[in-house]
Amino acid sequence: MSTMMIRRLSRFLAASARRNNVGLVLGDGFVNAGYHSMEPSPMTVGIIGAAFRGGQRRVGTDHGPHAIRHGGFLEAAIRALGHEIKDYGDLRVEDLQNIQPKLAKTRINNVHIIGSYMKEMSQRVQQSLRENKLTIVLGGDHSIAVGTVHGHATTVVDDLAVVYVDAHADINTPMTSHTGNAHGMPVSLLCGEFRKYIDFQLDGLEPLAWLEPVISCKDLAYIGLRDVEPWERVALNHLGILEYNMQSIDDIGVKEVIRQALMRINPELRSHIHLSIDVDAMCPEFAPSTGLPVAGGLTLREVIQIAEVTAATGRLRLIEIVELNPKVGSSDDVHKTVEAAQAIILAACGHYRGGLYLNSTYGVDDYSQSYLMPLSRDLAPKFKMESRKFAHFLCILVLVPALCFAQETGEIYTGAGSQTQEVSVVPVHHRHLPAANEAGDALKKQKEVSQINVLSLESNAAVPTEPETVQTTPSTISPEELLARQQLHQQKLLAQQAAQQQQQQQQQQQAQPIQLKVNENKMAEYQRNPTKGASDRSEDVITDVKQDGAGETTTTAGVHRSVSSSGLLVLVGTFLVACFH
Ligand SMILES: NC(=[NH2+])NCCC[C@H](N)C(=O)O
Repeated sequence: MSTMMIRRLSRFLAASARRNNVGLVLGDGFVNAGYHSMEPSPMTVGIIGAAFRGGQRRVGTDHGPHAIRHGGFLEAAIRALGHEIKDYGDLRVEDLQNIQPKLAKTRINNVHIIGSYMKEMSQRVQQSLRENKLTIVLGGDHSIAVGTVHGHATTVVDDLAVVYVDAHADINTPMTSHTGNAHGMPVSLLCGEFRKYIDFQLDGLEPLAWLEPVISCKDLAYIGLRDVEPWERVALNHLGILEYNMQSIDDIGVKEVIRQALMRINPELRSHIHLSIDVDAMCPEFAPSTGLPVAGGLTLREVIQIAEVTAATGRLRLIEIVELNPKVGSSDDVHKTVEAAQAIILAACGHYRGGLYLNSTYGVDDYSQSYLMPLSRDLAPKFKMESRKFAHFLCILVLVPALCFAQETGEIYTGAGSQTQEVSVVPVHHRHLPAANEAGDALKKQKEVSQINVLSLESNAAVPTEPETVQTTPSTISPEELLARQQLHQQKLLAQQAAQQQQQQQQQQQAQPIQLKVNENKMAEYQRNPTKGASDRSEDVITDVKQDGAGETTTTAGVHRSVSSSGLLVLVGTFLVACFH
């Protein structure tokens, strides 16, 4: 096939995959291209929990379904792919109607339970397969395959193609198994070729007498084998069962493996596919929480690829994930294994590995909203929302304390000090009286000021008046009287300023006691506009101290806790921009 043709076919397949979920052409040439699609065709998905551990001895695989379902992530992610879910709940041993009494001697441990459980499981699988396009079975140990494959094979007319992804061959017969564990036997129990080796009427196997051989060894392909017992090896070779062990996977690569496997067991894609995935097929690094981990297995990505390619055939009807044991390993191990199981299941549901990480921080809801069109405009507002929320938070963080400080806006003005270190402290607002008192005290202490006058003021449009000889408590003079004093003081002040300058020049040479430095600029500014908040913030009681000439002196004392009006404007503006961005 020419490159041109392959390209065309690839484009056609990518398009058809989007419409029909079928993008893999088998048969002559067996081209696989465009098998991934960003938007899988919506379908109904049935979920069955196989809460079962009777196929082996360890406690825990019966908690597998709960662990995989936990938190509702899997369900939400499947819905996000556009599928509908029908959950058939978990099948537990306790739910079974008539468990037969335990057999004293049998070649399969717990066979009395396994017989009833697998029969019921087969029924549930049949129901789900009838009602849904895809069935997901959450194991459970691998013995549940007896029930699931039986149920699946019963519903199809053609042969069923079984892809068995496992480190183990699970092909022991009740006679050859050393453990007697059914999870090491499902293949022999299901395949017709083994019937001459297994008599279900003998050896305490009666509870499984209902089990028909539903598949043939030629319908089966193994992927991932690396822990095969000697007798199992003989059986595999003797029956010519298709197997891709770890060595062949390393030789030809997993994509080629799944391509070849499907081509061999389902060449025309007529058969339904049953994908049975034991988590121990993966390296323990990816799936540590399992009963019989074996080193050197598949990577999670390889198993995902197996699920993707199989799903892309459009023939995958059932995927089961087995042997996940949440009681094995640390909570990190369990988390890792569960995540791996979920990722494989989602791949089987048509999830496209196009860059969005499934366990994203957007949460399940946002994820389900944004998943389907990851590159569309739909996603953009999501990110905008996030940044807007952040901006709101920032604005509140800055504005609230800023406004608190702004409430304190005002000045304490000390004026009319003199050579005798007598100072008046005039608060511009009655709220600042306590601070004014404080300021006065500080002046007294630090600068050896003998007399502090603190005036009260109702209006803050004030310039200090003639000092009143009240020590630390505010006077109760009326506002009119205060205003008159202020005016008087203002006139006096201007005259004094001129005189002061002269005096200072004259007395520059003489050593003088400590004086308070006049903050001329501030004073002038204050006189011009006494209500104006200052843009700086200062809690100094006095601006400076200087050995200076004698004479009356005036100083400003700041208890400025203000944000400048322009600063406020910037903050409010930022806030509004963030809100309406
Ligand atoms: N699916 C499995 N984990 N199987 C383990 C089988 C182990 C062993 N071969 C047995 O027959 O007991």
